[in-house]
Amino acid sequence: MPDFVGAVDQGTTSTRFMIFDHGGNEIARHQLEHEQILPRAGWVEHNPTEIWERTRAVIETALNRAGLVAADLAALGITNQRETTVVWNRTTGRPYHNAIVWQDTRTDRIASALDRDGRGDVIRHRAGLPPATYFSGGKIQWILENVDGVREAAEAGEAIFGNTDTWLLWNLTGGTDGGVHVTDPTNASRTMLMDLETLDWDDELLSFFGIPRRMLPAIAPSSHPGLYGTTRRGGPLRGEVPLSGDLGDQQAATVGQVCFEVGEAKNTYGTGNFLLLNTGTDLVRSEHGLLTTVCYRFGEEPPVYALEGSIAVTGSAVQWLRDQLGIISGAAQSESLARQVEDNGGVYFVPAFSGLFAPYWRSDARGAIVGLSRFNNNAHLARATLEAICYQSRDVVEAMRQDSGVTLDVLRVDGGVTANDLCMQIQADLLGVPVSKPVVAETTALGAAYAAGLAVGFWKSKDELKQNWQEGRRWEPQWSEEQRAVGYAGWKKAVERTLNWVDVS
Ligand SMILES: Nc1ncnc2c1ncn2[C@@H]1O[C@H](COP(=O)(O)OP(=O)(O)O)[C@@H](O)[C@H]1O
Ligand SMILES: O=P(O)(O)OC[C@H](O)CO
Repeated sequence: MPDFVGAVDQGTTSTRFMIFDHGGNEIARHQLEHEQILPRAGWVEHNPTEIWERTRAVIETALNRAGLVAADLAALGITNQRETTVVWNRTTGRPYHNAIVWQDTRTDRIASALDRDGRGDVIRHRAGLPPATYFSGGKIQWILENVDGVREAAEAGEAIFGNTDTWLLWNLTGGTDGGVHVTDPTNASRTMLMDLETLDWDDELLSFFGIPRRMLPAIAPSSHPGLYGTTRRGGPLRGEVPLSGDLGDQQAATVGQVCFEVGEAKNTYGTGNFLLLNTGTDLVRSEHGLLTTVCYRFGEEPPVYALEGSIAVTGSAVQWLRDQLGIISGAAQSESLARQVEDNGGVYFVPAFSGLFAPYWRSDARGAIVGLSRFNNNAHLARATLEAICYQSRDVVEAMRQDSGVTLDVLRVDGGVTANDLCMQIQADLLGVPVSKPVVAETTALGAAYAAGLAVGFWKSKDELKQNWQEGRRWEPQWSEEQRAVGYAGWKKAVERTLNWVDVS
């Protein structure tokens, strides 16, 4: 058995390739950003061809850096930004349109129409999702309706859909020369098209969006030795490696954080935030604005489900301070600027740039900075931005407690924003529970590697994976109950001010 496992993490802002050893330690990595294409207000696109080229490049560079070749890898896992929608031609390999990214709100009318005639409730029940611009179904419908020739090609089985996992798997396994068209249930559970109980595409849900079934990939278990094919000799690995794991990135992080027991949860702080609570083989339907989603399905074992609180804008609010306002020159500076003040000075920032996701699901919301007085400055805004990341997470934790009865005794965290020490301290303060970060904080790639490695026997069991998890850092709450209550009441008031801002009817 080779000594290493590789994982591609195709994220919203970048694509990385990482190589891990048996202890889950990082051996090598390379990462490249891709262009964020913003053609109009609310639209966010990526170029799928650029993403495939970046994927090739990061694999080649990381292998070269480590002095490794395909034969050194026991397996390869894929993990990806979820929901982001690619439609391409299976004969030419060319995309019909740029990928429509999960944050894109162009489908707001498609989404709001679903709730006017009862279809929304069917989607809620069967797919576990509230109708929203976030998910793939409406994005596929938009491409079918707005790009010439796609509908006919889709009906003829020529135009095919995938999230970026499927797009990369197809390319890695040969593309137009026999590429496999496949996804896993974690990704499929983000489309509004899959029945959570059967783990199959659902004809009634497909009819809501006018999507031909022939467009859709096969759904294989997230960890499986054979169903995802093998990399091609002519590809970036220059050899054959079993592709044996596929997980949406937030589910991969849950696996990387070894949240295998019911009631275990992790919160990932990246472009957005995604808190997932393992609910086991039980399907828990949320009554408080969370999603029900597939957490993972390993081999022929029954699927494990999760409740998820998805927040659209967290780390990207820090990017906004840098790129749009220019008040910081790098993300890390948000911390030193925020440290210049003791507190938020009365300022709350609700970054509802894509409407509000969990637990509100309000596409009519837009961002607001409230509570300003002449006393306030850039440092208060930086502090309010970090607090917004943490208050949004608190909203989700509250909803999770109401839905599941689970009260967290610790919150496991990962993702780019967790480099911000102040932000993590604020999170512990606002929640009143300790926040804990593992030594290997690249949990997304690690989770995909775990899924791939388990499938081929590189790791023998989930218990073996649990041995690899070690705490690297912990933040203890320091605020009093009263400070917490007053601060949170202010946040709730600020959220109210963002609602009913744009007309989506
Ligand atoms: N020190 C920091 N403080 C605050 N935010 C940070 C810091 N470092 C990175 N970020 C934010 O983290 C995000 C990137 O995290 P990452 O986990 O790589 O995201 P993704 O997987 O969504 O691409 C960016 O939005 C960036 O603004
Ligand atoms: O690529 P990330 O880390 O921003 O994650 C994006 C999520 O999968 C969107 O649902």
